[in-house]
Amino acid sequence: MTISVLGAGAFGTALAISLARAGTSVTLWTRTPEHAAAMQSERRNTSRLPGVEFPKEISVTSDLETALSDTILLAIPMQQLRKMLESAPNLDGKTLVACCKGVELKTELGPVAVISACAPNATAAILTGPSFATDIAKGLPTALTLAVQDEAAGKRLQQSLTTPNLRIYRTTDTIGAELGGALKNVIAIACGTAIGAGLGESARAALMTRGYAEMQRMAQSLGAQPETLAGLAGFGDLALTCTSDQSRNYRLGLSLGQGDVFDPSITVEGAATARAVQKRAETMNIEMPITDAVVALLDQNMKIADVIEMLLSRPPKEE
Ligand SMILES: NC(=O)C1=CN([C@@H]2O[C@H](COP(=O)(O)OP(=O)(O)OC[C@H]3O[C@@H](n4cnc5c(N)ncnc54)[C@H](OP(=O)(O)O)[C@@H]3O)[C@@H](O)[C@H]2O)C=CC1
Ligand SMILES: O=C(CO)COP(=O)(O)O
Repeated sequence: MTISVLGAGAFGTALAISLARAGTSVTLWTRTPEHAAAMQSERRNTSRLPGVEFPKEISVTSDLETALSDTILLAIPMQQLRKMLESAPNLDGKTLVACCKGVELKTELGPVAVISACAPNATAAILTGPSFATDIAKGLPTALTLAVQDEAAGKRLQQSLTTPNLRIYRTTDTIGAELGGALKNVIAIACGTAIGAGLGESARAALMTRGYAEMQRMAQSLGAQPETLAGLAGFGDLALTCTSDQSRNYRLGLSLGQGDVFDPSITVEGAATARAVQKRAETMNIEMPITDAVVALLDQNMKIADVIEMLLSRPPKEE
């Protein structure tokens, strides 16, 4: 069996390496011929995931048509997903697995919904949960959630994607899985900001907990199962991303808290997602004060002191 990975960023490359080490033949697609040629000759991805050698089972290409097998992992940033799918040849009958985390700014849709809109005759899935690309590439133990509405398709895919180091749990709740991964990034920006601004570990714990309440509120209003949010896709990834400076979302928050400039070329899914989620929450009349605070800080509409005041002076309520 061959699996295609579209997007040779850190995550796509790490997944390709993990699958290839387990003996699966993998075609790794990148958009530029120069990058494909460099990876093919160096047998590593020096620009995005340096230091890890490709197993022989990986072949690299920049030709999208020849890159497509029946099972395709989409490992490109959320805001680029639609453009990528629209540029792809016929995707009918393929299984398309979103490996990105976010909500599309212009439509307020998650990755599974975007895949279904762009490729209605494909099977749409999402692979998400707590996992740093470098950990997967090193072969460290990792557990992820795979969500596919069709249970039989989910079982087949679970088997194909499981490796000795990558344990995959299955669900049919695609809405919960995609929202867990998207929303935790917003809370990670808030937690990074708190730590960067010197507000302390207690403030971070409060933001994680109340952030989780926000995640549950939005996800359940959109039809997600609370258990999915309590699993790897939600709580698990929240715990990882809000506590590790390996996370780019958390590091953006640290910069905001310290008043530093953050490199805009770094992929930080939570920034656009915070704005999309805020719009969605307003339409649905859902309270998301931490998300509002993150957007206000990103847009430089509020200072940190004002954000703290805004969060602490909300009317007292039951937990
Ligand atoms: N890194 C991690 O630890 C993890 C990442 N993820 C998720 O994976 C997704 C990708 O992140 P990650 O791999 O880290 O990002 P990177 O910044 O490492 O790489 C992004 C990749 O996307 C490609 N890309 C960007 N725009 C397009 C486009 N329009 N068409 C085709 N390819 C495009 C880039 O190509 P080019 O090099 O040519 O610019 C690059 O290969 C994100 O949603 C992230 O949340 C999930 C779990 C862990
Ligand atoms: O999603 C991730 C870990 O599960 C990666 O986090 P960042 O995108 O913040 O680096």
